[in-house]
Amino acid sequence: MSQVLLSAKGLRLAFGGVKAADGIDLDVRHGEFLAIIGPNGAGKTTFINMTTGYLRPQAGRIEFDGKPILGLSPRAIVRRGIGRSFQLPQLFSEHTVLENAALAIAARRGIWSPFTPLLRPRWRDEAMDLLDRFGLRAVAESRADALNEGARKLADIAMAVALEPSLLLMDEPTSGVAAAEKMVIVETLVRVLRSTGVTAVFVEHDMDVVARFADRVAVWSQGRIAALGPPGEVLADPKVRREVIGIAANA
Ligand SMILES: Nc1ncnc2c1ncn2[C@@H]1O[C@H](COP(=O)(O)OP(=O)(O)OP(=O)(O)O)[C@@H](O)[C@H]1O
Repeated sequence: MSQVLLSAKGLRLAFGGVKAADGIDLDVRHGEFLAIIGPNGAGKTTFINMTTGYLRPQAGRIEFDGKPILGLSPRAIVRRGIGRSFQLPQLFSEHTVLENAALAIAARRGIWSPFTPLLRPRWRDEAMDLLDRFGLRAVAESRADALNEGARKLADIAMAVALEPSLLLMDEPTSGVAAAEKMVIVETLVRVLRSTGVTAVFVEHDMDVVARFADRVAVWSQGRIAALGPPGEVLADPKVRREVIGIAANA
């Protein structure tokens, strides 16, 4: 549990005068669920973008499973075992959820081409099994663009899980999801990820979700980590409550 899976040291990245990363040091431990909180513009997504190869820091290093990953393409990083879901789900909207899942499974094996039928029986079974784990069987035949926001978020994360990552980075998995639906979505998500032993880092603005599901919380502020620790401690810190939770609650 305490072994380090992802290690970021001294990450720096400025966009003009804006320091989106101003010396980020963070170790993510095997098997943990680490929440990232912080006000808008604090650099949370920038951290995810640097870790997944979408942005290159101007200084620092990132090691995954003991090996450097900076400079690798997003694709190569996925192959190393780091998955990602985005603030806006990246499903193929005109395809069914089942087809999306089959495509993700085929992509993992590197055997898909535009001429391959998407729903070979074996992929179909595997895709259905994946959707089942996420409670999405009932919407398997629905077009991705017909899903409600909660199901769309879950389906998007299911596609990332199809690639069998050992670390999954999720940017606001509950944003846009109706409050009543939120806990059910996160419970499902956490159950699937825990059962497969996936380590998770997720950006979250809902402090109830953070308090209930995170093992540790990292507080981002102006490109730095202002606090890091168990949710009970971090969320009770008066400075965090005033400067982060107050702002995040209104965001
Ligand atoms: N590609 C980019 N080009 C220019 N500026 C950028 C770029 N990406 C991020 N920024 C700036 O860097 C800062 C950090 O942005 P980032 O998206 O990482 O913040 P965040 O904490 O994820 O915010 P939010 O909660 O709103 O998603 C912001 O001021 C943002 O405008």
